[in-house]
Amino acid sequence: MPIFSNHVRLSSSLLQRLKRHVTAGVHRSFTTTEGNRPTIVHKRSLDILHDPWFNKVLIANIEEYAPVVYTPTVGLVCQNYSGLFRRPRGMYFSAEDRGEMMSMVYNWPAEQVDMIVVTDGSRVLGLGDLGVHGIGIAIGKLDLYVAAAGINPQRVLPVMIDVGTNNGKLLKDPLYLGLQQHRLDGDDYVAVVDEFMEAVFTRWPNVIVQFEDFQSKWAFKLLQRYRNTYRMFNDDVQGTAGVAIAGLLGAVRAQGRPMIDFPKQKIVVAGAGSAGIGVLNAARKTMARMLGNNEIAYESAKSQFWVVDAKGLITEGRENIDPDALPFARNLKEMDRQGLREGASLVEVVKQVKPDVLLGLSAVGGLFSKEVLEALKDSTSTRPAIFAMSNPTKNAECTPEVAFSILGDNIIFASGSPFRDVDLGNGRIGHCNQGNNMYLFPGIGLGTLLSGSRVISDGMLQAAAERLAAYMSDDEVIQGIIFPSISRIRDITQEVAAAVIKEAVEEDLAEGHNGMDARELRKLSQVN
Ligand SMILES: NC(=O)C1=CN([C@@H]2O[C@H](COP(=O)(O)OP(=O)(O)OC[C@H]3O[C@@H](n4cnc5c(N)ncnc54)[C@H](O)[C@@H]3O)[C@@H](O)[C@H]2O)C=CC1
Ligand SMILES: CC(=O)C(=O)O
Ligand SMILES: [Mg+2]
Repeated sequence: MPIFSNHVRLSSSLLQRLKRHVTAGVHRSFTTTEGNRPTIVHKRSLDILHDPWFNKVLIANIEEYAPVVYTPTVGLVCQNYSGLFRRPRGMYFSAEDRGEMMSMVYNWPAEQVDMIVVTDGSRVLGLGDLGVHGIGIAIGKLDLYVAAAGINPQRVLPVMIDVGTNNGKLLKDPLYLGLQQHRLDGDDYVAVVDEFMEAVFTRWPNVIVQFEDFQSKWAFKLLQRYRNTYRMFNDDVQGTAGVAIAGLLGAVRAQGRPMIDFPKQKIVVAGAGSAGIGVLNAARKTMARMLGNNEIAYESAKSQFWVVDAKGLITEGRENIDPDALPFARNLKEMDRQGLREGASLVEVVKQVKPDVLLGLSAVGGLFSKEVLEALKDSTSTRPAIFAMSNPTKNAECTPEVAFSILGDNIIFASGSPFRDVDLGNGRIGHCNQGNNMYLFPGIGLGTLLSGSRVISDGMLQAAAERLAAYMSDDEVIQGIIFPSISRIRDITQEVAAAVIKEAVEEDLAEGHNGMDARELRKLSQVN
């Protein structure tokens, strides 16, 4: 497991190798070419994923088109998918396909698949249960795998697991494409996902499966169920956590303090779902490591977090508390001393805690209201940070305009979906960073693929987050730029992938890939 430092040393030969891979990936977008003329593969379901012009345009204009293939536009597409549907893209495994998935998986026309992004559509961005319409998010994420990580577009597979929907509107919609029944739950649900996992790993033993936009209830359970057996990760839980850690460390540096001061930050988190809890767990572990990496450090790190969900501040007095949130429930007596109580509102919490960071993963647009931001003026930080991370745009907890107008220019601002920087007058700019898991998942996938690691360990995820955190220069961070521009996503992805490979090698997990065995990988990751 890496120990946090400002500069993670990566072998330059490993980076060179990755650069070649990422560029080769782009060329592979053109492997269906005859001479210089691209031809389209004649398998309808692969058409768009293969379309060489599509990928070339996306790569060359990533800043312009990422907001189209990804958040926010992908959200709008998913909301209207039945009306926009032209042809299937990806595979649909439904609850009615039980017993058939092993043979179905052989229907996919590509011989090899490297990356699968799978969703059950139960929580698409902050838009709730969109049933099979959620396939759009899997397609969008894989577009980014091709554009950012150079994954061969013929080797990606978007998947929808259709177990029904609890969205009342879709249940009545005559145009709805999925199963018009309430979602399966319990063992029946798990049996469907189990069968899918067994099928894809039987046909493609080296595939990596990214779980995306599963409701919290299942996100954690499925992650625990599969992560030690299969090459998989949950992007909302683990990718988001890494990006948030990088941002939180950037916010510490932006105060002119060393990252090692992170454990002193007071952090209020609004939202205790898959993303919020993922971030809390990772932030607590990061603090604990900085404080000595022992039980006492882990226990004491807990006191830096106040978690507010739909019912207000989470304390040990909460009835039927969600077990995933329990480790962050505040002690009632302690809260009483702070002037807080079970269920206290976000504004009350911000007033009493005076946090350094206010982080939103609530899916509630405008949650950081004028009143909440006014309360943040009393923050004890020299430069408070606001992370309005919910997607898509309309779900952002606040806009940068509102944040800068209320709190002035001495803040750090990041949002999940892209916003423009804010002109603060007199040549001053309020930087709006995009804090989105897109800065990590392509590198996690690429690093795992090339290392040949059989699982994706905590150490590999931590290495990815640390690399992203160290990516920004001191100058940039002091200006309030804590995440890179999306135009640098290919470079970041290479660096993140290199860090993931190095960690996999160090943990003895790397088994090599495509003719490069573990010994050669080890040599490559050590040579400078
Ligand atoms: N920027 C990024 O990279 C990422 C952003 N997200 C975004 O995070 C949001 C949440 O995702 P999940 O955790 O999976 O959803 P979720 O539905 O599992 O959790 C939402 C949480 O927000 C809480 N909440 C609802 N109303 C609230 C209120 N008024 N005040 C405080 N908390 C409230 C709920 O109680 C719940 O704990 C979504 O909008 C999603 O798009 C998720 C992953 C990555
Ligand atoms: C970015 C992302 O994964 C989400 O909003 O769910
Ligand atoms: Mg997601």
